[in-house]
Amino acid sequence: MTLGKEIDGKAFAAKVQDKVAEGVAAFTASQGRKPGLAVVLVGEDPASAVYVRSKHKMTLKLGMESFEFKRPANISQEELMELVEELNGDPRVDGILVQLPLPKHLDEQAVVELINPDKDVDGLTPISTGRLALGLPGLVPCTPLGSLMLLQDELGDLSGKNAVVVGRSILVGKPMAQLLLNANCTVTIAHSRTQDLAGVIHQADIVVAAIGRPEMIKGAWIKPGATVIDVGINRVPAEEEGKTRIVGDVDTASAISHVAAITPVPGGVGPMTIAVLMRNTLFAAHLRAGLPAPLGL
Ligand SMILES: Nc1nc(=O)c2c([nH]1)NC[C@@H]1CN(c3ccc(C(=O)N[C@@H](CCC(=O)O)C(=O)O)cc3)C=[N+]21
Ligand SMILES: [Mg+2]
Repeated sequence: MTLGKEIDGKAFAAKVQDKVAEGVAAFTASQGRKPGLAVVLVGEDPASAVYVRSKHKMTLKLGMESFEFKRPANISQEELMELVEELNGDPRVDGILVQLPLPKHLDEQAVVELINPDKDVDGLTPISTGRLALGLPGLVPCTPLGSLMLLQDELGDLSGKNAVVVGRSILVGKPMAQLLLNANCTVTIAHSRTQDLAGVIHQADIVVAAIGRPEMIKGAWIKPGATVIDVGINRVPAEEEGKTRIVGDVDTASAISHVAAITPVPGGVGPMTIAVLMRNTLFAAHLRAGLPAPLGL
């Protein structure tokens, strides 16, 4: 029995970060100001607070400005919309990220649609999703773009490969499918209503798992030699009483002997998400300054 390799997302993310830091230094030297990222966090979800903290630290580490806006869970729609409009007009802010999900009483779509598309580092506005669907350049959601970068690093040209994306969320599944299609894959989007999910997955040279169900995809479903990107971040109880650990959407223990390569959780796609957010902020800064996109990113 041969074992597939684990893709080191942390190491690849570190390379991306180094290139972003170089680009940030060049931008700052030529423009006399640093690129800036604004992150809006509504409510007290501890996992969200951890992600926002690591984004903040990475932004500063790469030489950019970080602006954090923490607001109570009971903020009104009007107050949140006012904050986004303020950030749209703030010349120090190149990128705006509103951490999702928002509390239930808020209209997420209305907030996202208000973000200036030139500052849309999450790639979620209708302009960004439209550009992606048209195959035009633009800001692309961080997790799918990071996943694509890992796949291209691992496999080179993706042309003609069968790719199955499991999950159809706005943040991951749909944009991931668009990116793979733009890279000339034959793309299937599977989801909770898909019949014979195991059979569909078994056709795939590339599997992207983004369903949010702990260890649901089993090794026997995977075509031998496939490359698997596990986007899942699921918190489950750990052996030790009262502690939790995170697992992906793929049952790695059974998958590892079927795959050519697979991203681990943690240490796979997660670090790439943050690295691409940094990249997107640098891109947005160039866009707003009327500069061409930085090379090599
Ligand atoms: N508007 C918006 N954009 C997002 O991109 C967004 C969001 N909302 N809401 C929440 C999800 C989740 N997300 C992660 C980012 C980094 C890690 C990450 O760094 N994970 C590490 C550590 C995980 C851990 O130990 O908890 C890893 O996988 O190795 C995970 C998840 C961004 N999201
Ligand atoms: Mg789904």
